[in-house]
Amino acid sequence: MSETKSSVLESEVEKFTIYASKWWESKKKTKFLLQTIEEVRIPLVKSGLTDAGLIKEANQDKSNMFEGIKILDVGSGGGRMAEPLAIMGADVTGVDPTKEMVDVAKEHLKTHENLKIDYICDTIENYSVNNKEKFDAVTIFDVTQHVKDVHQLLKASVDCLKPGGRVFITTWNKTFIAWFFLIFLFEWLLGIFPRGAHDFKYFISPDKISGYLEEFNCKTVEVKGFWYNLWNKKWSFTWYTGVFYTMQAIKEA
Ligand SMILES: C[S@@+](CC[C@H](N)C(=O)[O-])C[C@H]1O[C@@H](n2cnc3c(N)ncnc32)[C@H](O)[C@@H]1O
Repeated sequence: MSETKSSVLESEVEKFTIYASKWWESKKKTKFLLQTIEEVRIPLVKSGLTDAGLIKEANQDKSNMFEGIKILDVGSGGGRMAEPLAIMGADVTGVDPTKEMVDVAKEHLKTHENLKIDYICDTIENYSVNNKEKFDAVTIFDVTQHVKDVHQLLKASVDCLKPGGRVFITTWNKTFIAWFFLIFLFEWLLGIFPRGAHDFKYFISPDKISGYLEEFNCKTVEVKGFWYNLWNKKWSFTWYTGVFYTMQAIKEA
């Protein structure tokens, strides 16, 4: 197996090693952030896979509608996203270089029966070189703000995608308002994240990601913001992409 230059920031792996054991803890303070899985990420993937014609017609209203779809979850962490995707029927491969995170994900998987998830402890750059398997979709959820080279991470991720396949991304924009909410408010004032968990230097705009994806033959088809409504306590999509955003792109043939 060859070792490839990677986008991994050792300092981030050290942080995730410390956070790993608490990954599945449902704290009151962070519960609203976990709601993004149900209220933002799953609807995003569902709409993209439906547009791509990958969800079989007979399965459209079924709880296992992702059956037969192969998804690569890049930076799968403790499996918080890989599991719901697999519960919906997908055949998931999760790749993450933080060993403690992968151990937590594997342990948590034991709480389910028959979910099709394969967790691999590696960087996406190594994985893309050493594995020839191609996927229908690649999910990169809250990973780009934790790597030193998004260009490299995206290249490796897209290399694992079939032509016509979809890339789904969620991350945070590089704006003053994103810094204000995510670092000043969430880390320093409210303690929602541990202090120092994020570095503004690695935040990135949707235009930059879109430009990189274009280099790798992927056309961005959607960029949407999402926001938490304090009245109904739910996340919803919005036109405003200045803080949290999702992206969807198609790999052209
Ligand atoms: C904030 S966590 C996100 C975990 C998961 N996607 C979620 O949303 O729950 C970021 C993860 O990206 C992983 N990561 C960092 N660099 C990576 C790389 N080059 N390839 C794959 N994963 C990487 C880290 O180890 C960490 O577990």
